[in-house]
Amino acid sequence: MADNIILIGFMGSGKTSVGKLLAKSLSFQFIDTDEEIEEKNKMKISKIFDVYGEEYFRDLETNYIKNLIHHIQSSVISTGGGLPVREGNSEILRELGVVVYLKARKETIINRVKEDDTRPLLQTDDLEGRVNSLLTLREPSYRETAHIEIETDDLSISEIISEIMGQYHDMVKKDNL
Ligand SMILES: Nc1ncnc2c1ncn2[C@@H]1O[C@H](COP(=O)(O)OP(=O)(O)OP(=O)(O)O)[C@@H](O)[C@H]1O
Ligand SMILES: O=C(O)C1=C[C@@H](O)[C@@H](O)[C@H](O)C1
Ligand SMILES: [Mg+2]
Repeated sequence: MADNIILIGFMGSGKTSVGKLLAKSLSFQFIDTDEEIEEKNKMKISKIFDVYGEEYFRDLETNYIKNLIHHIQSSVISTGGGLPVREGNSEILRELGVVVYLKARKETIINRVKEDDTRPLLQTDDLEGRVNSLLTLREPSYRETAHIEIETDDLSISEIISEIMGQYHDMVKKDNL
């Protein structure tokens, strides 16, 4: 297994915020799949969904992570919230490195995303219902994909980083990464 750390979890679970600082703490490269896809396609994600639809975006995500295999090391990769759900992506993510699931309760997620209009799947009058149904649908994929799970609701970003680093170093020692 490569020494990369891959952060997965629902929208608003903190993958981007935690990932940026975690990479800095470890002196690793930082990659955010959403930011890379926007950059490569010169289009915001909400626009990609509008113009080409969700399936097209999912193809972009899968192709992007496939191309990382054997090409990156010592990197923190923050993923889009739906990435582990598509069939086959779980295996790709686990091949890329140690996968960490940032878990958050429905209430925590709603608080963090309610003011933000950049997530196309959350543009609805029934935010609670949408988060509830998507979370229930996705939870099994997150759990199957992850090597490590962190309950983030009551932790600050720096506490989450310490927790990840502790568990990551234990795995590295055990597996000789
Ligand atoms: N542990 C935390 N404590 C307090 N605020 C947090 C925490 N984690 C994330 N946040 C805040 O929640 C918001 C969403 O976080 P972030 O964008 O990192 O989520 P994400 O998992 O990358 O979401 P997406 O899947 O949509 O990309 C941000 O405003 C961030 O500052
Ligand atoms: O959970 C999701 O399906 C998404 C999460 C975001 O990170 C983006 O990848 C996009 O808005 C879709
Ligand atoms: Mg993000």
